[in-house]
Amino acid sequence: MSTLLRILRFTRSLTPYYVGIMVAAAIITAAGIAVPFITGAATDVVVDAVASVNDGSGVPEGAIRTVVLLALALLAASLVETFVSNVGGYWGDVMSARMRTILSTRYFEQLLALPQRYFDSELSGTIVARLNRSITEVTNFMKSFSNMFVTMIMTTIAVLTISAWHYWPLAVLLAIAYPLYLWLTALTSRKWQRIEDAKNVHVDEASGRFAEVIGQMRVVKSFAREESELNKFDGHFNETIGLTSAQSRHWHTMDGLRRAVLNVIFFALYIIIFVRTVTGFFTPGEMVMLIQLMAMARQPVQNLSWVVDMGQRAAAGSRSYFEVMDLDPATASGSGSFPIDPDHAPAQAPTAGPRPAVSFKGVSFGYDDDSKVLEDITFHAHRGERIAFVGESGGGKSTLISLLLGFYGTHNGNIEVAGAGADLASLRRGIGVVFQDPSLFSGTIAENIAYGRPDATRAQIEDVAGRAAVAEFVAKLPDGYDTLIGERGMKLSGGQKQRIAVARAMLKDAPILVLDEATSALDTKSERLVQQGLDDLMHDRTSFIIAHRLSTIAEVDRIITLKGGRIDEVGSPAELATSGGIYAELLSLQNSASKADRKRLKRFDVIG
Ligand SMILES: Nc1ncnc2c1ncn2[C@@H]1O[C@H](COP(=O)(O)OP(=O)(O)OP(=O)(O)O)[C@@H](O)[C@H]1O
Repeated sequence: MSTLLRILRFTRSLTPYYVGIMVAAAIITAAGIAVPFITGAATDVVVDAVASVNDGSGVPEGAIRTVVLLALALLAASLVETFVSNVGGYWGDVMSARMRTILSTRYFEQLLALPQRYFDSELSGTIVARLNRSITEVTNFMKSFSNMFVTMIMTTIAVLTISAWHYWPLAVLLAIAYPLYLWLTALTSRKWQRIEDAKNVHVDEASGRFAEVIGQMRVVKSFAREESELNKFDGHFNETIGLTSAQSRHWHTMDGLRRAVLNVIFFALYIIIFVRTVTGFFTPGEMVMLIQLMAMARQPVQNLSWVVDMGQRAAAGSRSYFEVMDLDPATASGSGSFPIDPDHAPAQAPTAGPRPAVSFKGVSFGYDDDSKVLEDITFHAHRGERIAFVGESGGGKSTLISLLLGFYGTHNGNIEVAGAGADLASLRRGIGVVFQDPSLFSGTIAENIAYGRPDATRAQIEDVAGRAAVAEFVAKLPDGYDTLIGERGMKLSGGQKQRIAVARAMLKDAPILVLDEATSALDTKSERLVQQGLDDLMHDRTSFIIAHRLSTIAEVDRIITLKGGRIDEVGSPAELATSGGIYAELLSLQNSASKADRKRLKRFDVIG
């Protein structure tokens, strides 16, 4: 319940809608309560008239006029109910659409603020499924709740007051029925909720896997894993059948019990009304009115279980919603420090000579607390310098780049990036990256190239496309730069995607450039073309390069080799070529035809 109240606080801007819907519900209740009074009054007039006609005195004067007026009153009550319930329904629809917008947007905003570490351990499909489920259940509940709740409360109060006025034992019995029913419903709730949570885990896991499989259909098909993926998916949903059956059995057993109790209470109420009418205490009209009131009293009690059912789902939904919303982006990223701008940092000892563009100072890092991927990394990159990292596959080269981009906090030491600004967003604005995986978006080629600079002109886009050898293949496409490339660029070859990723980094025009296997998917001819563009781009920019081609590495100013998570050597290609270290070894292996040597080269993701 408290999480639902949080939803109300969270969507405070919708208060006019809540109030409007409640006022509408109050009017609908009043119109509903008027009906038993009108029919009760009409019954008395009719009973008197029938008695008068039967004893030969004829139709009493004004009786017909009165019953016609009462019938018109019934019409008026129904028209008011029809009109106001539609207005309320309209407000409810708009309110729930607005609520969905607020909740979804805030959720997305929160996800965008969460650190990489959060996404490392969550399946994207699970995140989407959780968002959909929780928001649908919360909005559905809020819509029905605002419509139902006021009606229920008002009807209950009205029925209690009216029955107490006519005969207090009726009110006492009703006053027992409500809390008893609520208590029995609450008894059901805890177990129901536990099972619902367990079901959601299965649905979320199945949806997570589902999204992954759809996104990587080629892999699934090529490994002929359709059946096992289907079985896994089916397995999760089958689990929910068993859980639903237990949940539903529990719910319906308890519901049967609740209703049986309610039936006994209403039996007592009807007995009282009938006997009191027969003994002349109530007129027939009062009896009709009271029976209708009792029927009206019964509905809120029964609706209570429906409200509780929906409320439980919504409570579960809002809990998983707030589980994500309550994550503090700063603490969710784990302990550790992120790159800082020395100009924004607290006073430091002056450095001799020009300030480096990027400094790693004693940096250690591991993805979890007990294993280190990088240890005591210290180096300084000067403005305009090209630095290549060389090391075994899995040796931590990409991790180093992730630390530079502030995706993870370092465990020890710190990273300084001159001109990085005061926050991570401005740090990242200053770094152009081409990742190992080009990671494009659905949309057009032009939109993808301009992803980092949406205001770029077509001429600017075409300029970088020319330099990154994108123009070459775009010329052959009927829609040119407006060609839609499918989800994650599915309709393009690996090399074409990579060239677009290079163009995207070029257009960003950032002072620091990171190339993480930027040309690994290109054939030699395309690589040569793109490399020319990259050489231009690296001119005057501090560049970090992870390359698989030794000829590319040979062009850099300095090479840093990594071994066992530590820096092994630092030097120019010429220096390291003769130092006897990793780079020298790779150079000597590149021309070897032996299988063992090729294998060793492969461990470094290097080709000659
Ligand atoms: N998000 C992650 N969560 C946990 N461990 C990770 C994560 N990313 C990488 N690792 C681990 O960290 C280590 C270093 O990986 P990294 O990607 O930095 O290596 P690399 O030198 O770039 O390798 P390659 O040349 O194959 O790309 C590996 O052991 C890898 O399994």
